[in-house]
Amino acid sequence: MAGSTAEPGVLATARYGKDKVRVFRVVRDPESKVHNVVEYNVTVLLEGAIETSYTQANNAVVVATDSMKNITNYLAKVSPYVLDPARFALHLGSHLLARYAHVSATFVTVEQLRWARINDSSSSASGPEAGHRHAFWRDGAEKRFVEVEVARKGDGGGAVARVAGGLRDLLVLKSTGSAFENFVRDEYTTLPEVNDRIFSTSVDLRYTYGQVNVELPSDEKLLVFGVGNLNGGVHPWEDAKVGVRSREITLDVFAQDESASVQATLYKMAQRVLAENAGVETVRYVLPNKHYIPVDMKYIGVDNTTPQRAEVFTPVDAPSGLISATISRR
Ligand SMILES: O=c1[nH]c(=O)c2[nH]c(=O)[nH]c2[nH]1
Repeated sequence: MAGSTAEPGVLATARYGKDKVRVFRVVRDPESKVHNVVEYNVTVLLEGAIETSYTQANNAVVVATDSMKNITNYLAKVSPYVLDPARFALHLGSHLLARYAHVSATFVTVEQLRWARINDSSSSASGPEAGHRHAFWRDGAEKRFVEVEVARKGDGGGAVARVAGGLRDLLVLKSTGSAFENFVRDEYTTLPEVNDRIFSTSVDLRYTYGQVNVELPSDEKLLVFGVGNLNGGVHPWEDAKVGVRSREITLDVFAQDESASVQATLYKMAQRVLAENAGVETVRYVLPNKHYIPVDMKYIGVDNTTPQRAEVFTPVDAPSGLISATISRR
């Protein structure tokens, strides 16, 4: 329902929900005594027939954001998919659609923090099996994320989901193998050309898949649902594999590339993510160029600025370059 025609504006879009729902879940295997844990920051947003909550103060159409937080915790308790962020996000998004008829689309982001197993010094196993059964350490500030958009189909049967995944805050640095030369030189240029420099960035990667059909949960506790009829995209169930592969590719290209610029290295990373992940449609990187400036020691007769002699650097928080691009499959 539109607002009063006496008002100068109309509600063009509306979406609301809960941000930063922090959830930790432990899954215990009673036989092996092995625990699996996940820690998620969840964002859950809704769209639908909610206009009057804005235009007429009608809260009868409002599922409280507090209830959305409760549903997130409830599904973290009962969902069989909780250990997999993509499945969990799809379950949460489709659960809300199934439960609330006036909701037309849900937007769920699950950001996963890194808990890795501590090695178990009392175990004779080696490799991944050597991990402690219930002790973990925070393996860096990097986060993996999954974004799921589930939209009800017009014909009343089921929904369609779009899935995107990625990682952020993956901090990397290389101490050579990076140059920056032949850029525009004019009256504003003070930056010297260098054939050797430090390259450091905090990787923000997001990739998208094709659309999938979703059967909405139908049993009384809304626990079981299906995803099928893939339209040629990566099955969201594969997200973990794509996540691992794209992280490995990012690190490998970063390390191996003789970088001419952040832009050129970014492009190579994205091409390889597309080449090695058949169902990925688009790849976006956002790469801040975290500058390390050689300290000028000429005042004391020491050369620390010609690239091969630069050994002491000042890490600079701000400003940083900010290089981004989206590469779509041809
Ligand atoms: O790789 C780079 N790209 C730039 O666009 C740029 N600009 C700059 O000052 N240094 C760099 N480095």
